[in-house]
Amino acid sequence: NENANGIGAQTDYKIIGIEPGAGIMAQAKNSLTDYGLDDWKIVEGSSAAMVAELKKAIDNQKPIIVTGWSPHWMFQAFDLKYLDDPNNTFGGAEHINTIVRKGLEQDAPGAYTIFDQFSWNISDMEAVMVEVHKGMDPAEAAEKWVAANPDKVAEWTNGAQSGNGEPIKLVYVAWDTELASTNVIGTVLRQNGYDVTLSQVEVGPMFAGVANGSADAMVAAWLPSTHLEYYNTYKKDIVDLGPNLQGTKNGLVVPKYVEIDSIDDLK
Ligand SMILES: C[SH](C)CC(=O)O
Repeated sequence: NENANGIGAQTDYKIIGIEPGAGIMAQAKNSLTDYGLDDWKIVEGSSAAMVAELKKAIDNQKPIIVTGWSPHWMFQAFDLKYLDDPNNTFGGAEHINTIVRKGLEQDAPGAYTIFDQFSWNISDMEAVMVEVHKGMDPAEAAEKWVAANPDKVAEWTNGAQSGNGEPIKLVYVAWDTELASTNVIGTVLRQNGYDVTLSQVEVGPMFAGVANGSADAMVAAWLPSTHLEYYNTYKKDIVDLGPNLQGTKNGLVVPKYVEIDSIDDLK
């Protein structure tokens, strides 16, 4: 069944996704069912591969549909739009929560306080993401942001006793958003006397690691819908410190030159 603008034939009925375990991939698969897109499929890959394909399509002004989320530097690098989601398959505005292991408050009270007070906004995160996109090492981009935002960092460290070299293991998934947030909070903890290591994992192991105590914390729980399944699986074994960022968004994203405006138009 040809759709209104031939977008199916032009994209070989493919939506370019990211890692299979990502919540946005489950949402994208649900959208095929919710909108009756029987001919379409979600291509699994990685965040980096998705963005590389997006850039290649845009360089050649070709149609492409990707799984996208905000904040993301790609909205500043390319002229993109979200497809309307009238069935609300991708949920509304979300938040990203900080999750720490049980026992951290006793073992590293200063670190616990900093995690609990960690909170920043979309423009803060985008500032770090854009530097990383332009080629700066994520740790360096984080140090630059921390140095440029002493007042905000002081809110996070307010009342936190300094560490004495206690190890803090942070886990994260290689999404551009979490590369920024994990390096920033890691820098602040390091500057406050903790021996911080960052470990890149997939989504499941990220939640599992904090739940079984092999990791101390992560700042990457997309809620209330994107990571709901993981959250429900592990919630009795983790400590949820609430949002560190508000107002994220997930959806299907196309370059503005693609003449469709809604997921409905893919039928
Ligand atoms: C890539 S972010 C929207 C988080 C996720 O989809 O799991």
